[in-house]
Amino acid sequence: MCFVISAPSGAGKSTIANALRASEPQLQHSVSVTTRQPRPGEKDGVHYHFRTMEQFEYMASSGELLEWATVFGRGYGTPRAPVEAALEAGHDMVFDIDWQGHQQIRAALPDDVVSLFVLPPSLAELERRLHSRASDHIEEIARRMAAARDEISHWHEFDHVVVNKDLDRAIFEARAVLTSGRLKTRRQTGLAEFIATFGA
Ligand SMILES: Nc1ncnc2c1ncn2[C@@H]1O[C@H](COP(=O)(O)OP(=O)(O)OP(=O)(O)O)[C@@H](O)[C@H]1O
Ligand SMILES: Nc1nc2c(ncn2[C@@H]2O[C@H](COP(=O)(O)O)[C@@H](O)[C@H]2O)c(=O)[nH]1
Repeated sequence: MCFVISAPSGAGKSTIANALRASEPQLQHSVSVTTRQPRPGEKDGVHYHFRTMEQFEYMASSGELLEWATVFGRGYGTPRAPVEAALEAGHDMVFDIDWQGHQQIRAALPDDVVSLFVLPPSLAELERRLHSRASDHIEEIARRMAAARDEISHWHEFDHVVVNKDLDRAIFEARAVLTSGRLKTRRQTGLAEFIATFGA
């Protein structure tokens, strides 16, 4: 199953995705490719695969990316091979990507996606979080805030919506969505054999 979490930048999707991964290490995460510069402390291959625009465009045009999009003027995308390998091995994956990536993953893997859109409690709180994260310059924060309303306008494309006011509650709700996705009847492998033991 692909658990896709999207949100306007700063609403908390990475924090929520990381909390889910911390509580269950078998939940796999795909390291995205980006053309943006690393932030202090970010490592290539861990936080992102940092690539030039030429490298990114080659990956996109040669089909190496499952999805890709231009976000805040930079390229971001999900490498295809690790996702296909993880799904083939029966693992669930969590993606924290934008709404364009969600549309593309849903189109590519229509039976495998459960999606969640994370809203901030307000635009003022969104801006406060972007400043308090202290990872982007003022101009970059302004660019992200300018895009926030448009990003939020895609909320209805998602299976589930959570308002991230209290972080613990938002993580609890995101985990509930993940659990409910896993419990879908058609996703439970071996269920028919188990039912057969009842003679029903
Ligand atoms: N419920 C919350 N209350 C207060 N602060 C929060 C809450 N959730 C997340 N934060 C903080 O807000 C900041 C932005 O969170 P995060 O980086 O997870 O956002 P994001 O949606 O992944 O952003 P981006 O798309 O830019 O990666 C972080 O500093 C995080 O610790
Ligand atoms: N379509 C995709 N969007 C992605 C991916 N990885 C991240 N993102 C989006 O980029 C913004 C900014 O991320 P940041 O790390 O620079 O703060 C983030 O809000 C996501 O929406 C991806 O692989 N594909």
